[in-house]
Amino acid sequence: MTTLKSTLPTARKKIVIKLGGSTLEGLNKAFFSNFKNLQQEGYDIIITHGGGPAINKELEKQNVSSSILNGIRVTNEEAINIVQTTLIGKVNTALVGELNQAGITAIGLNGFDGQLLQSEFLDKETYGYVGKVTSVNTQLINTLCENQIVPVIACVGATADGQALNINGDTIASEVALALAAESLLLVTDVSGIRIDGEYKEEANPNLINQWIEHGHIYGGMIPKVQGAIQVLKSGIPSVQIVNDQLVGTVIVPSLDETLAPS
Ligand SMILES: Nc1ncnc2c1ncn2[C@@H]1O[C@H](COP(=O)(O)OP(=O)(O)O)[C@@H](O)[C@H]1O
Ligand SMILES: CC(=O)N[C@@H](CCC(=O)OP(=O)(O)O)C(=O)O
Repeated sequence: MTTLKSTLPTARKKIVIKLGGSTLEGLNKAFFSNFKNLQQEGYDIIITHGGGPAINKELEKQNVSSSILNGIRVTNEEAINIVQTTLIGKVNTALVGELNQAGITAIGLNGFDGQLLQSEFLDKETYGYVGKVTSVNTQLINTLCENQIVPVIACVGATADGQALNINGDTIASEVALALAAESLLLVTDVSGIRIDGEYKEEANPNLINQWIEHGHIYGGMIPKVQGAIQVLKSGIPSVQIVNDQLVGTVIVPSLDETLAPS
């Protein structure tokens, strides 16, 4: 007998996977087969990516200077044009091409497409053309996922009047995971998680992470990763990990006092 419950569509669980620019050149079919396995296990996959090294190369080629502050690139008017064309025109298309070749139906997107990542300036005086996400078009992502198409999202936001803004890839990944209420966020990078005093940590929590940032043990590009991870974890997304391309790394878990805190 068919019950009402069994005829209702059940939303598939979603995993947001961020591929750091530092990893992109080394990824291969064996790595992408992880995605196929997850899909076969019933998960929807949403990919977001960075492209820091490719941006650096292009800025250098064109003699445009930029600096990094708290892991965020201070982006002037010349730099935002280079960021936009590099991430969307080069990095995103190359990644989508590789995924399609690996047998994963993927489509490239950025903040402009279907108003996917509506954004505002983060702090124009300090960071220039850097954005913060104000809304994510989850309907667009869900529609693609329902049709077994993997969205591959470049970290470029768009303001209401059509200005492109540079947004750190880790921040975009966290915002997308939050908006979708994803099951899991995986930040894939070039190190096996958080390393403190020469030792990779299998587990970390927000209290420890804040101390490590304060003491300078976590710096640069690791800062937006852990900050995004903490935000995602606090909103109740059960699994957040910072891993290498073998998917080995650090699991971020709630701090003890948060686990004990009355809800
Ligand atoms: N405590 C830490 N543990 C591991 N890596 C760290 C730490 N603090 C800073 N990092 C740096 O963060 C880098 C990863 O960030 P980033 O270069 O932005 O990578 P991605 O391109 O994957 O986002 C590492 O290669 C390392 O140099
Ligand atoms: C604002 C900001 O910092 N934007 C980043 C976007 C690319 C990125 O995040 O690349 P990774 O994932 O390789 O670090 C940048 O300009 O480098």
